[in-house]
Amino acid sequence: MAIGVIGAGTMGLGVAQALAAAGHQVTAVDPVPAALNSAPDRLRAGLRAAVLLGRQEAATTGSTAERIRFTAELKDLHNASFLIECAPERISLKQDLYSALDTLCSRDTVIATCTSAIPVELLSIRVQAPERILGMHFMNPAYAKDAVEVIRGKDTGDATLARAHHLLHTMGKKGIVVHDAPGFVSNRVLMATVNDAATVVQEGTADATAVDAIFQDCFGHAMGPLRTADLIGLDIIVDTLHVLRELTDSPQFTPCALLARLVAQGKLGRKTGEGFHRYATQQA
Ligand SMILES: NC(=O)c1ccc[n+]([C@@H]2O[C@H](COP(=O)([O-])OP(=O)(O)OC[C@H]3O[C@@H](n4cnc5c(N)ncnc54)[C@H](O)[C@@H]3O)[C@@H](O)[C@H]2O)c1
Repeated sequence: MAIGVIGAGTMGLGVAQALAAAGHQVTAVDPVPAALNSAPDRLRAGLRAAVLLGRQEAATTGSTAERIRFTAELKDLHNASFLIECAPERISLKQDLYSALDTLCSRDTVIATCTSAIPVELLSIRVQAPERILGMHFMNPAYAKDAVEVIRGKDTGDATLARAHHLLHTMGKKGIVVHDAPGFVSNRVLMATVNDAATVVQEGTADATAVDAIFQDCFGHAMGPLRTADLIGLDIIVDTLHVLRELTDSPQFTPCALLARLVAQGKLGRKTGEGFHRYATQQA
């Protein structure tokens, strides 16, 4: 199957890697030169991580990398049968992209958005055949997660949903289907928690280490909310909170001052080596 991935950042690259590891040929598009130029190095780091995590045999990483072609040109996706969109979390940017894809691709092409919080319907209104649009909310790192939140928009067709499930099956992943809403299930709940956890640190009730320890050691979660936020990227957290604030009008989604300050200081989490916590090396 010819698969296109749009945006070769944290998510796009992880999704491309997971697809290629499953044997698919992938064309990954990124119009930003710095992102495009760094993509092969970041892919190699992701493949090393997949081997370390026991998700892939070292001997297969070369052939996985060879299945991914990087390009700056959206038009190179014209004959893809399935697209996974991992562009920045900005409503207007994604809507413009869907208008362009509608002109470029055939009406049979399934387009899945990896958005964190934007309802599928806000994107599918930009295309002529909205039954082929759905959400496939992979989590980071995409190659290491067993399940994907699948969002069925009000116009998403049964055939589209079946094609998405089939693709996930080829990748060894399970789809969990939910209905369309701002933030769906995952980020409606997680973003409010992260914002509250950051507010607790801001107010001096506990530091980030103690907050995460409460969730890990008392509740038994695999990772606390602030370490999770560092893994997602604090810039992505703030973008997602803005989307949720705009679409729900709920003040609980107004990013707290500490989150905004860390982003302004370039402390974006693991990808920059520091966020709520410090990391020994920058991780892909
Ligand atoms: N980071 C996470 O943990 C996570 C998890 C699930 C979903 N998401 C969602 O996935 C999407 C991508 O997030 P990310 O973390 O990979 O962000 P990112 O900033 O790492 O990557 C976005 C990429 O899109 C590229 N880009 C910029 N303008 C573009 C355009 N017009 N068309 C195509 N690409 C463009 C950028 O150069 C960048 O490489 C967002 O919608 C985000 O909310 C993120």
